[in-house]
Amino acid sequence: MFKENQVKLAIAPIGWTNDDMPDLGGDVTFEQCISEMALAGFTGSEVGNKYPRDTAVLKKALHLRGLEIASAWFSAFLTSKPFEETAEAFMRHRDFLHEMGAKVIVVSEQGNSIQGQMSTPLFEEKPVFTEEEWSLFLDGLERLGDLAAEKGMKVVYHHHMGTGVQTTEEIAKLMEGTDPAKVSLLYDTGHLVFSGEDHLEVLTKYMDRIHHVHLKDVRADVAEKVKENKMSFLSGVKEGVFTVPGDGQIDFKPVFELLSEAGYEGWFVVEAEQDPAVANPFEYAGKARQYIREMSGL
Ligand SMILES: O=C1C[C@@H](O)[C@H](O)[C@@H](O)C1=O
Ligand SMILES: [Co+2]
Repeated sequence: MFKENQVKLAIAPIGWTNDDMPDLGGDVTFEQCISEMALAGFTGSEVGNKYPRDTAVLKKALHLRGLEIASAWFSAFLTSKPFEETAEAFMRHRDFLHEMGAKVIVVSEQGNSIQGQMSTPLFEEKPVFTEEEWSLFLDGLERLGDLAAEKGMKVVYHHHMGTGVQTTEEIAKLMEGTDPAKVSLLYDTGHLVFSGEDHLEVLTKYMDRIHHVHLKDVRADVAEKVKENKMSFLSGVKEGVFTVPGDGQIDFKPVFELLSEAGYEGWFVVEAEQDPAVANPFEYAGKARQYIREMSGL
């Protein structure tokens, strides 16, 4: 299905230690995490809060295990803080990733986001940007795209539950309101399905703009429980709403087929945050690796 060297496979450290809830996997070391990623058959990783920030130290630890850095999350506050504050932090993050050899920078707008709040109901209280916020957001994002381009990198925007860019309509507004040369899209299967969107429609429509992929599966019964009981994003994660590809409701075969037919090049990052005390991250990394092999030949 995929040609040789078309796609590289990474896994995010969030299954081992969750940066959104550091008590999940707080006891797991950086070395255990990256060793298990490599043992499970992955060649890349995103960056977690236990990763050394000294690029020489990080490169050595990764190189020993045959791993590269695919990207790392950046929280922007374009709708709630002066642009310069976001730009300054963004440039530090960009330079770190550039030094690590990454080509894309994952950006998410966190102004008014409820994703980090433990008891705010996810579906009822998700933020909706005002027109003024949309304008600050779209303009600021393009300016971050210009800063990324200075280093030959791309901004890949992460649509996300509990933020102002979650639904199909919001993704459309983002895509229509930004220059494709400056702003690309990160495609995260788990967030789209959890939100109730048609993930294949979004994939088909914005294929040309998708330059990074997060592979996340959803447990349908837990997603239903989150909605019914007006739970927060973080309680949903603790409850097990997300899991690795092949362990939930999503059929990844058409996802892989569409990406392969379109000639997608870049990283696939397995990202399945759940409680590591319940779902052993090494075991689940292995399950994901096997499922991806079976479904895509990768
Ligand atoms: O890419 C991601 C990074 C996490 O911090 C986030 O909450 C998770 O759900 C995600 O998709
Ligand atoms: Co993601």
